[in-house]
Amino acid sequence: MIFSPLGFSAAGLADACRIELERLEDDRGFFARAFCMEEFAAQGLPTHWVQANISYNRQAGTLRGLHYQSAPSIEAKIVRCIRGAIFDVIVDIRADSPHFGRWIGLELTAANRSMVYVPAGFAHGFQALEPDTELLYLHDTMFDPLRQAGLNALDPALGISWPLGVTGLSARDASLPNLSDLKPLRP
Ligand SMILES: Cc1cn([C@H]2C[C@H](O)[C@@H](COP(=O)(O)OP(=O)(O)O[C@H]3O[C@@H](C)C(=O)[C@@H](O)[C@H]3O)O2)c(=O)[nH]c1=O
Repeated sequence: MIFSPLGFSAAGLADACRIELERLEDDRGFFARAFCMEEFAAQGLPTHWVQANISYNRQAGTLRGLHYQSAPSIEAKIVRCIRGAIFDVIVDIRADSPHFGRWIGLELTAANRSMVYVPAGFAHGFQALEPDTELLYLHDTMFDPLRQAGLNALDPALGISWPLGVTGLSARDASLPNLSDLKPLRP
C-alpha cells in the first residue's frame, strides 16, 4: 500500500520536533499528508487541535512574540509557513526544565514545507524573512485573552540572533518582560 507518512525529527530542545512531509510525486505535482492522528499519537504528540490561525506579515523583518498562554490555558502549537519564509524560535520556559531559558531557531519556508511542534511550556515567536509571509498555526487549547503572556524577544540574556533588522514589533511585544522577570510555566 502506498502512503505518505510524516517525518518527525528532534528539533534539538526537549520534545520539540520538526515535521517533514513525504511527497508522492507524479506529473501533476505531489500529494503529501499534512496531519495524521495515529502518527501524532505514536510520537506522543497531541492529536486534538482546537483552533487554526493565520498570521500574515507584510514586511520582511517583522517580528512577533515571544508568546505563550499561562495556566490553566498553557498550550501546544504546530506552526507552518505557507507563503514566504520565517526564522521560527521557541524558548523553554518550564519551571523544572534543565533547559530553562534555552532557545532554538528553525527556518520554515513555503518551499521546505516543514512544520514545527511547539510543546506546552515553551514561548514562541518568529521573524518574517520575506515580504508577504504567511503562517498557519494549530493550537491544542482555546485562545484565552486573560492568559496571554510573553517574553521579550530582544532580551540580551536570551541572546536570540534574529537574522534581519527587527521591524514591526507591536507595542505589547516591545514591553514584554525579560526572562529574569518571568514566572516559569508548570504544564
Ligand atoms: C493570538 C490571537 C489573537 N487574537 C486577537 C488579539 C488581537 O486583537 C489580534 C492580534 O493579536 P496578537 O498581536 O497577539 O497577534 P500575534 O502577535 O500574531 O500573536 C501570535 O504570535 C505568535 C508569535 C504566536 O505564537 C501565536 O500563538 C500568537 O500569540 O488578534 C485573537 O482573536 N485570537 C488569537 O488566538
